[in-house]
Parts: sequence; C-alpha cells; structure tokens
Amino acid sequence: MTALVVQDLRKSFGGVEAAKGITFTVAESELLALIGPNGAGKSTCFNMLNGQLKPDSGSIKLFGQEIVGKRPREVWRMGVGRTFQITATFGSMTVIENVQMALLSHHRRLRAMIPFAGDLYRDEAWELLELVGMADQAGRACGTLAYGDLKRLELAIALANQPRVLLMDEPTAGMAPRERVQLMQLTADIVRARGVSVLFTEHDMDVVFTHADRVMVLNRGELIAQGSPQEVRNNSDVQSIYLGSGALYGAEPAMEASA
Ligand SMILES: Nc1ncnc2c1ncn2[C@@H]1O[C@H](COP(=O)(O)OP(=O)(O)OP(=O)(O)O)[C@@H](O)[C@H]1O
Repeated sequence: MTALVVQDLRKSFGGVEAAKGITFTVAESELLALIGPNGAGKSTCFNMLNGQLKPDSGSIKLFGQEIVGKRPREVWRMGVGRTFQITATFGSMTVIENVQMALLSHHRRLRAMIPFAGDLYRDEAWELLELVGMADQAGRACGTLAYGDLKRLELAIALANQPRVLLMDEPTAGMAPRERVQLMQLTADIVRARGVSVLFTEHDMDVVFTHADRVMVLNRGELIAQGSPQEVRNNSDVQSIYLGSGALYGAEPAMEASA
C-alpha cells in the first residue's frame, strides 16, 4: 500500500525556486533515500512533509489524507515522525525517562508529568529500548551517552509516537562508519517489522546504496532520478552531478557533493 503520495510540490523563497514540482510516492515499509547536492532542496522538501513549511502549491497525502495546510503538531499526530541531525533529548533525565516522556506525549498525558510520574509507560518504554538495543543503559543520564547510543535512543523516541512515516534527517551524520551501518541495519529491521515507511537524507553514499530500497535524487529543486540503488548509481544525470567526487562509489573523502 502507498503510505505517502506527494504531487507537484512547489516552494519559492523570493527568487529561489527550492522545489519545482516534486512528485513521488513512498510505499509502506519502504526505506527510501532522498539525496542531492547541497542546496538541492532536501530540507525544504522535508519541512513541507512535516508541516513546518507550507508549500506554495501541491499535495501531500498520508494514507489518503491531505496534510498540506496542517500544523506540524497535527501532522505529527497523524503519523509523520521526524528525527533531526542534532539529537533532541533531555540530558539530565535518564534514557528510559526520555522514552517515557515521548510516550506520555503520544498518549497526550503531558500534564501528568508534573511531578514526573516514574512508572507511567515504563513497560512500553522498556520494550522500545530493547528494540533499539539500549535496555542495558536505561538508567543512565542521557547527557553521558556516546553519540551512537544517542542516535539509537532517538530512534526509540521517534517510534514512541508510532509513526506511519518517519523522516530521518541525515541519521548517521557524525557517526563512525561501523556505527552507521549498524544504525541503518537496525532502522531497516525495525521499519520492516513494524510496517513503518522511512524517507531519509544521507551524506554517506555507502549507507544509501547499501540500505535504501529505492533512491531519489534531487537537484536544484527537481527530482532528476529515482529507482533502485543500482539504477540510480548508473544514471548518467546522477553521475554528472557527482562527477569527480567519487561519492557514488563510496569513496570517503567525496562528501562535498553529497546529500
Ligand atoms: N528559509 C529560506 N529562505 C531563503 N532561501 C531558502 C530558505 N530555505 C532554503 N532556501 C534556499 O532554497 C534552496 C534549497 O535549500 P535546502 O536547504 O532545502 O537544500 P538542501 O538540499 O537541504 O541543502 P543542504 O544539503 O545544504 O542542507 C537553497 O538555494 C537555499 O538557499
């Protein structure tokens, strides 16, 4: 089934056309990568998908329901989750408390947090931590976590809202290569098991070509290619954008022209 149908999205900032009629779909349980050079329009696209930015025109349907015109919180409630490059957790709270907070918010019980109710949704939080392999660190303060663990926690927090579509903004930015592969494998396993669809941007072409079911390439506000990783890698337009960077072949220093 199709989770997201995006049709002819357009957005200009003054004279800059950041989105020039973007059309694509995301299937259920699909891991879809959105790549493109700096300034291609990826953030603009994500910001429209989660309601932060209103498109000038176009339509975004989540399981048939129009999202355009709704506020970010409504879009989030409808099931579009998002993780950001900079992780947003409460450093002084423990790992499990952070997930409980997300669950409280999902269940609309934020007022019950004052004073913080220690046992609310603890079992559910525990399950999510087990899912992302963080249960053994449940009692640690978030501020003391290693970066890779913080990213896994962030995934648990995002899942607490039971998203139907999860937007991930450069999920592996700042991670060591081995950690990147592990996080994406974990993400892939979880989204497939739970039927979540993931749309992600990514700098690391190894991650993109190894883990994405499908890849879309944005350039100057236009989708210039989409298809399987293999098709996109072999596409001559894509090759010319990344020409000389080596990025399509997983060469590490090639990131200046990456997603
Ligand atoms: N709020 C804004 N005001 C003016 N111009 C903007 C704004 N947001 C984005 N732009 C412009 O729109 C274009 C697309 O930017 P966007 O940030 O979406 O690209 P991107 O692909 O996410 O880039 P990067 O990989 O560098 O984050 C750029 O030319 C950018 O300068």
